[in-house]
Parts: sequence; C-alpha cells; structure tokens
Amino acid sequence: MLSLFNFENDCLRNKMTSNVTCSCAQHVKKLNEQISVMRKEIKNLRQLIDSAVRSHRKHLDSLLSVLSHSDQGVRLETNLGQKVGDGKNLSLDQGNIQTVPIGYISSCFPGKIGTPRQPSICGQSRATLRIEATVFNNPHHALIGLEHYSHVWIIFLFHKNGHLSSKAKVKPPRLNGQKVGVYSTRSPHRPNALGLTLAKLENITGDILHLSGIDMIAGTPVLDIKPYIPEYDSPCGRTDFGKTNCSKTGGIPADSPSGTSSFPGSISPTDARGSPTCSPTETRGSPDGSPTETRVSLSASRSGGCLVVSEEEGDFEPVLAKEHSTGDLSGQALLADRVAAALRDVQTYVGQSDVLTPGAAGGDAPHAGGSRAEVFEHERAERYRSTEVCYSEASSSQVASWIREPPVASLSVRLTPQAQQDLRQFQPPGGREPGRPSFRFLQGPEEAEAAIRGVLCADPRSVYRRTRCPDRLFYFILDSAHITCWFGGDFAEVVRVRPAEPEG
Ligand SMILES: C[S@@+](CC[C@H](N)C(=O)[O-])C[C@H]1O[C@@H](n2cnc3c(N)ncnc32)[C@H](O)[C@@H]1O
Repeated sequence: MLSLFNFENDCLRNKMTSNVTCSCAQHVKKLNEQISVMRKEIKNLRQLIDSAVRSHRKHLDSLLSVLSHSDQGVRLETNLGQKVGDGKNLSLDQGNIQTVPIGYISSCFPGKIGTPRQPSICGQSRATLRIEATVFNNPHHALIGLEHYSHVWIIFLFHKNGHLSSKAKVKPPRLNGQKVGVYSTRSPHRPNALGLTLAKLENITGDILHLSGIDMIAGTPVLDIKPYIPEYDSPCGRTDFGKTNCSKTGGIPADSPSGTSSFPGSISPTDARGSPTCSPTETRGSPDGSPTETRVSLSASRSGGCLVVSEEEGDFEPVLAKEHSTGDLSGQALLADRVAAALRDVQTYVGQSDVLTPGAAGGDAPHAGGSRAEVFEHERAERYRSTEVCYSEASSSQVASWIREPPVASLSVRLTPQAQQDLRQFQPPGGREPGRPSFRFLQGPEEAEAAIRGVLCADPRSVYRRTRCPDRLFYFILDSAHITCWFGGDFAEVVRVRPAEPEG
C-alpha cells in the first residue's frame, strides 16, 4: 500500500518538474515584468499617500481620533483664534464638538504661581472678560439679562497646562501629597482640561463682564458663561428635597462613605442665602457688601423631613424652629405644606406689589436716562430687596472631609513695615501721580493687601516646595505688584512689594 502511494507521488513530481522546466524561462520573464510594474504602481501610490497625508494631516489625525474613540463618539476640539462658523458644517452627533472661545480673561494674575486655587480664597481678585466680536454680531446682546444675577459660572480651558493629562489619580496640594481620583478633585490636570469657576459679577459694561473672586490667569480662554442660580445649582436652593432625599435621609445617609462630612446648617459652598461663600474678609449681605435691605426674606424649605422657616431680616417671627426629625413626619409635613402655601401667597402678593416695581415707587428709581451702571445697581438692589428667597437646607450636601479639614493648615499672614510702605506706593487704576506705580485691576493698596492675605493664607506653595525647600523665598505677581515672601511653620510674611516688570 505504502509503496503504491510513493510510486504515484514520484510520478506526479516528475510531471510537474518537466512542465516547470519547459515554461520556466518564459514564466520568470513574465513574473519579473509584472513585479516591476507593481513596484512602479506601489511607488506611485506611496507618493500619492504621502502627499495626501501631508496636506490632510490635521484632518486625518482628527478622523483617526474620532474613529479610535468611536465608542465614546465625541471629540472636543477648541480652536483658539478660530472664528465661529468655521466648523459649522461639522455635525455634533458625528462626534465633532468644535468649541471656540467666546472671550479671554484679563486678570490680576499673570501666571499660575500665586493664583488662588479656588475663587473663594481671594474675593478681592479681579478680572474682566470681553465677549469676542467674532462670536456674535452684537456681543453685548448676549449679555442682556445677565445683570440680574450676582454670580456667574465661567467654563474655561486650562490652556497653560502643557498637555492633556490622562492620570486617573492626582495629588491635590491641600492633601499634602496624598493621591485621590481626579474626579474627586478640582485639579486642572484632567483629560479635557476644562475649568469651572463661580465668579462674582460686579458689573457689565457693553460687551465686558467685570468679575471678582476668580482663580483664572490672564489669557485664559473662556468657553461659556452661565448665570449662577441657587435654585438649580445648589442642593440648598432646591425645593424638591422634601420629595426626594429628605424623607429618606434626614441627615447623613446610612450609606455615607467614610471620609465625608455633612454639617447641619453648613451649606458650603453657598451660604444661607444660597449665594456663594464669600472670602474671609468679605461681608455677607448685599452684593456690594453692605447690609441687605430685605423687606421680605423668607426661608421655606424642607429639611430632613421638616420644613425650615426662618426670618432673615424684617418683622416676622420665625414660624417654626429649625429641627431635625426622623420620627413620624405626617403631621409636620401637612403643616409644612400649609405654611409653604401661605408663604407662596405672600411672595406672590409681594412680587406683584407696585412698591417693588422699579420706577413705580418713585424715590430711588433711576431716571430713564440713567447710566447703565446706575440701572444695573438699581436693578440688583431691587432684586435683592424684593425677590430674594433664602433657603436653608441642613445636611443637604456632602463634601469630602479633607476639603473642610485639610491636613495642611491655613497660615497667618503678616507684612513687614517695609512691605506695607511699598504697597502704599501703589495707586488705584488710572492713577496719575508720576513716579508711583498703578494697579490695573485692584482698587488700591487696601484691596491688594486683602488679596495678598487671601492668597498666602491658603499656602500657595506646591507640596514639593512646602516639604523639600520650606526656607526658600516665594515670589508671585499680583496685578502690577511683584511680591516677595517667606514661610515659617504656620505663617507667611511678605517682605517686599515692588512694581512688576511690564509684560514683554
Ligand atoms: C485648582 S484650579 C481650579 C479652577 C476652577 N475653580 C475649577 O474648579 O475648575 C485653579 C488653578 O488653576 C491654575 N490655572 C488658572 N487658570 C489656568 C489656565 N488658563 N491654564 C492653566 N492653569 C490655570 C491656577 O494655578 C489656579 O491656581
């Protein structure tokens, strides 16, 4: 059997060999011709691909990126300096989000060093933001109505980060070297490098927003502005709590992760008015810091299953004392609903009253021809007088305990007599005394001193500097002042303030 198989195999091999031998020379010639034609074609194709890749490199990159992220489906691309509309043919649902800065921050912080890590650290910091003329035909139209708000969210790009970060864990300076997940922090180093700052809206002039309490450096590209609305943005301002978590939790939920703190009555980052927390030196009250003139200021919200009704300022006696109840809520809830309904009626009545309509009461209403700033201030005063509804929500939000009790202590700040004298040399913006430096944003030496204290109190040093070279002098620029200071165990001392070199 095996020998028969071998015999057949040998025959077959002989036949093939003879065939190949007879046509071998022709085949080799033909194959060589074909190979050289194919080589030429490959060369041409390579050249074509090279030139296509060269001229369309950018598009190719973005396409490849979209393809490689097709499961996420979105590519956010911010083209600094690009005009709106350049990317209008790119559809959002194809994963192309072409963002264009709507403006760039001009700020009293020219660089990252010494810039507060959160806006609440330094209420005196100032910035302006002009809406780009390339974004809207009439940029100032986009700001109409915004004057009714005291605070705005600024969504911006950390454009000085260098590269996008893909690190899942970061080391917040306040945690003194410990690592946490990036999404439990406000670190600037995050995959999409988007920042979010709640700034105080001081004023609007034409297409310029005047802001304070900021933590953005000069030149920061801003992608969006939204009004801060406690009713939407703060759990303390939400009236749906009674229906959702209040009835369930009444305080710290049972499944509250360890390491979180929830302070009854402490509702940071907003104060009891539902406004953002002020800096340490800022007076709470009306937007200009003066005591609020509140005609009707009522708090009505459910908290922990009970209604909190309190009177801020005015003639009313508190209706119900704030209490934390986890017992039978039905009676309280009924009463709460009735009181809330009564309060709504009072507010409706007050809201409709002529007395509270600008201009109707005469007296302090601005003239029709009043300046925009006067109108702005008047409208704001009216708003605070008439429509402020204060919410108080115990235990309505939780934050990680290291935010309120960081392992890094805050520092006491002092200025040497020399530094104080240096600072007094500075004039407010537009100051004309020859030989004296002027601030560009800060309103004078007092405001500058408060800003310096705010920055240093929060220890602006990196963890490396704080732990490895604590004795080194620390420099930063605030507005047009160059500040030199040093740090002791629990204090920072400013030793010199001199005019900063003009930006070159
Ligand atoms: C910790 S981040 C917080 C920013 C914002 N409040 C947030 O929560 O998204 C603030 C720090 O970002 C840095 N920073 C501000 N503007 C920046 C920019 N345009 N590019 C890069 N870093 C910036 C400054 O050093 C500042 O201290």
